Amino acid sequence: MSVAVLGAGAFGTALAISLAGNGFVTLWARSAEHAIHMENSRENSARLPNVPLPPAISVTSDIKDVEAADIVLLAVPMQKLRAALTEHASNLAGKTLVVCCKGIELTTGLGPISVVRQTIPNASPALLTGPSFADDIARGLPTALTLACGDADLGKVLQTELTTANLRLYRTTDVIGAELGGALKNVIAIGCGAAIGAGLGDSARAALLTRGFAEMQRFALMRGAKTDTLMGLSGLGDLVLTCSSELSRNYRFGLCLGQNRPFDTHTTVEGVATARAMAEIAVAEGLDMPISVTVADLSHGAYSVPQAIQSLLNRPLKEE
Ligand SMILES: NC(=O)C1=CN([C@@H]2O[C@H](COP(=O)(O)OP(=O)(O)OC[C@H]3O[C@@H](n4cnc5c(N)ncnc54)[C@H](O)[C@@H]3O)[C@@H](O)[C@H]2O)C=CC1
Ligand SMILES: O=C(CO)COP(=O)(O)O
Repeated sequence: MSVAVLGAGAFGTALAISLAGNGFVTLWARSAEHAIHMENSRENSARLPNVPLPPAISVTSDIKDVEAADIVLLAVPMQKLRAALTEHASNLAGKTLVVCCKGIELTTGLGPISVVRQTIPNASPALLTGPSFADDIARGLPTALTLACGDADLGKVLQTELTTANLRLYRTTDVIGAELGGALKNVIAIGCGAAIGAGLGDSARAALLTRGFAEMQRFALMRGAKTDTLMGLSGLGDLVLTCSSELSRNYRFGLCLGQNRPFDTHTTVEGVATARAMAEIAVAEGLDMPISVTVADLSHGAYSVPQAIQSLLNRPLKEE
């Protein structure tokens, strides 16, 4: 089956590089200038420098080239997904659409699969998520991800089509669990980065990660996720990676908050909008999510780091 990747940022380019080991891949960039530059230089110098694009990748800005593919991977930021799908709805109608973004839509509280269902109702949606940095995938380092698809048969097909020499896919039909694990871990990673940035130490990070995971489970189970999914690659696996590596943009954003330093506003940091969406839902549903709500306040400047620490430490004592 033919594959196209819509979105030529860090992750889209890395996935295209990995998939090129299986056969021809179309990589679509919305900017014609960017596409021509990548096609000629055989590199995405803006987002994934120093990794050559294999000959099996064709870079284009013509959406008709994406229309020709059977499977389209959507590698755009969560808050841009609806706009991208709406703009290209007629080209993507009826296709198998594998969403690769992690987050909750701020304006609706929906995850990426629901956004696909609303914008292109006759598409077959799936989700690719889990612990992986674009740079690691692009360099061919071993990686394991979750392929979530509500249609079990289609999930098996996609697992086979999208597994590559170094990228091993596990499948699940628990789309909600996979979506929420990937979305919520970014919020906790911001909190862990802030703790390390403020000099609170590794013990504080372990506490935030563990209690943050409890919040992730509380939120996801309320929305119908399965515990096993949260304990797997797309939940705990990605949480551990993102809370412990400076390769993570969410973690680095948190580090800057903790150190009171500015952060590049053009960098994709999914956890900021997701924290806000999650905090709003938690309040509406009466869920106790103190770390996530604190991260939302911290990320938007409503709290300073010392205030955030005090508010978490002063909470009433309770059972674990
Ligand atoms: N970079 C990484 O290591 C990983 C990223 N992801 C997820 O992948 C998603 C994308 O992240 P990155 O590629 O890293 O971000 P990025 O910032 O490197 O690239 C985003 C790309 O989306 C494009 N884009 C934005 N709005 C668009 C629109 N309306 N239509 C078409 N294209 C549009 C931008 O031009 C850019 O090329 C995020 O949800 C992220 O959480 C998941 C796993 C790893
Ligand atoms: O999702 C990721 C790792 O699995 C990438 O994390 P960042 O978006 O924080 O860079």
